[in-house]
Amino acid sequence: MKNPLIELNNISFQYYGQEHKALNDVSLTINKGEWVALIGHNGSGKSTLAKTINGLISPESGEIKVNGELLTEENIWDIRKMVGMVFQNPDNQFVGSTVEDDVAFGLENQGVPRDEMIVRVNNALERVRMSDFKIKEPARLSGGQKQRVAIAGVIALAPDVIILDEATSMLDPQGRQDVIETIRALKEETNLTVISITHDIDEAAYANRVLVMKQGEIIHEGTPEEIFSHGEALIGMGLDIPFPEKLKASLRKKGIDVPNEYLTREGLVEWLWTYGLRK
Ligand SMILES: Nc1ncnc2c1ncn2[C@@H]1O[C@H](COP(=O)(O)OP(=O)(O)OP(=O)(O)O)[C@@H](O)[C@H]1O
Repeated sequence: MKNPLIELNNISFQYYGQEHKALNDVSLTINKGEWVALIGHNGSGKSTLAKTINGLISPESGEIKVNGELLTEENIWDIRKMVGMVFQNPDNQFVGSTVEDDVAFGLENQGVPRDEMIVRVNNALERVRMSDFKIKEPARLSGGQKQRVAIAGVIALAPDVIILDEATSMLDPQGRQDVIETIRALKEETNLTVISITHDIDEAAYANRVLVMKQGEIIHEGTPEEIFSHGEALIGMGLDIPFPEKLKASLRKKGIDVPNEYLTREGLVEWLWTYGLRK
């Protein structure tokens, strides 16, 4: 059943001194528990869209509702509590001298009592599998570990939605995989709503729905399979071509009759396994 968590109605926004609108009449509904990937070239408006959702940017026209509440100047701080954001550079997100201090920071700001704070910090660190690093200095962690701590800091505040703004783009493949896996597990356990802004096809593949932005507008929308089946056109959408699609193109060139629909890595392996049997 549909249960809207975020509703954007006809949002437009133009940065001061810019020729074009960063957002041009964007309307969008995201349901509770949904994972939405936002893709598109640099400058297409993805970050601006994310910033309107948590009130960092106030649109010139249109309305934003989070959990049924219209975002206004009066309730902006309450809305911000519902929307957690994790940014690209893990090094710019640390304020505490130890991992646990860092995760506690937002809770301290909200005046959460000490006993409850300890429980919430411990739970959050456990969820991202960083409990063993509680008293470590954040600077000594790997990029992926740092982002998992940043995620712990966000989920300790119990938001309804987490926005990952290219949160895996500076990480090595293992770090990326760890962060994505952490989010996937969190979503399964807590029915978190996830918005991930990404150029990474593997990250986008986890989404229930992929939105493609171009020049401040949402120009395509579909399941990952539907969007990824665009093949070469994906590059124009700001994504790399997925490995299975590249392999399919090479097989096709060799005269092998590969399926047209999008196949995940596992799907393609399965298809290749059984190819010989079908011949
Ligand atoms: N602070 C700013 N001041 C002026 N113009 C801005 C500012 N931030 C973004 N823009 C412009 O607004 C448009 C949308 O930018 P936005 O950062 O939302 O895109 P994006 O899709 O998130 O790109 P990226 O992947 O590079 O972050 C671009 O034309 C950009 O140059």
